[in-house]
Amino acid sequence: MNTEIIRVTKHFGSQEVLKGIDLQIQSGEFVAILGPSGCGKTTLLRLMAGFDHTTAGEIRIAGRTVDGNGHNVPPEHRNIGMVFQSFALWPHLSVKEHVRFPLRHQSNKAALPRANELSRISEVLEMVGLTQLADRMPHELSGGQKQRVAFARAVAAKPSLLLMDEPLSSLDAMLRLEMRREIQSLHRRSQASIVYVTHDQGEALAMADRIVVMNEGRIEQIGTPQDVYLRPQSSFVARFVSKANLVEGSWDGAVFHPRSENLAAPAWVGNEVSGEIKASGLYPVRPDQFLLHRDGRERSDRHGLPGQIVNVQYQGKEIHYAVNVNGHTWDVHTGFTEPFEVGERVQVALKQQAV
Ligand SMILES: Nc1ncnc2c1ncn2[C@@H]1O[C@H](COP(=O)(O)OP(=O)(O)OP(=O)(O)O)[C@@H](O)[C@H]1O
Repeated sequence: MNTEIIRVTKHFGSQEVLKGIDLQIQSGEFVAILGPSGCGKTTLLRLMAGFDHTTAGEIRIAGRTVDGNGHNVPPEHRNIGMVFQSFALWPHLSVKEHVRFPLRHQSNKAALPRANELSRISEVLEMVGLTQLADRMPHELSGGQKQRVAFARAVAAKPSLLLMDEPLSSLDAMLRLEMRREIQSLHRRSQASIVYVTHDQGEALAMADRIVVMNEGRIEQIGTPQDVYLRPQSSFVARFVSKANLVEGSWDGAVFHPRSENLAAPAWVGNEVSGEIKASGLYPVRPDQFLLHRDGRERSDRHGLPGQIVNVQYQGKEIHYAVNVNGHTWDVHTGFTEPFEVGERVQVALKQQAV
């Protein structure tokens, strides 16, 4: 029961918002679509849902063409569930009635016999922990509870595909973390495939089996969270997902020479840096891959590139520094040691990598 997106493009007037998207989503898979505002994430989701139509290409859900090749299957016939940023609950329906609605109105399925309908409602309310609140109205619920009602409504009719568009963005930070766990658990229990749109790399890394990184209507990289975080294929992915600093310099095979006024600056090894990033003379270094040393007066004390601390943020377990190196500001996260101060001169080195 997989979903296939085949060479899909979408134009709004003269603007090409999706530029040839190819993506396969396996049955039961949790795929996050990650990218900055305006890159086309929501448009892609709306095409999958059937709220809008492709300009070219094809979308297949569970082996059936729903868009393209002359087909145009309306949303209610696609066997999908949807959860949006705004919970969009109906003010006049109770929690229980929200869950019952899709059971009665999914026009691609025969209505359930009454006993089965009641048992499915209790099963779903139990799954999202709302059994006790079944008769409450939306205005009697907290933000997290409303979001659970939206999840319950989306999974009630056992969709083969669940589409979620930034479903946590209107919740506060604590609740967002809690709801991440709930979505993971919902995914395990419902066994639906999930396509989850977000611009928050933390959310995508935490929950998805695979991440699709989009930029300006194209897919930049598809891979497991480890793949895209540890082995970004483009400088865009390195910046957007790994929050990497793009250090300028020159490559000699797997050895990188960072541009520096310090002639004694060590070269770095970069076995996993992609060809595309190397070709632009960059080395992506995540903030946690740097070390800071106090600047030694003696040349022999120098371990890395000279820089100056421009900002310090205490974060509990870590300290986040902004360091000016060669006129660029680099982010460096260190464990909690004796802190450096703003204005202090330091040497910035790469952990365990100097050749
Ligand atoms: N109905 C529409 N008519 C014209 N342009 C549109 C329409 N819908 C979206 N766009 C444009 O398409 C581009 C992609 O929009 P989309 O909403 O898919 O981006 P997004 O990645 O989901 O962004 P965000 O994270 O801000 O929601 C934007 O430039 C947007 O202005």
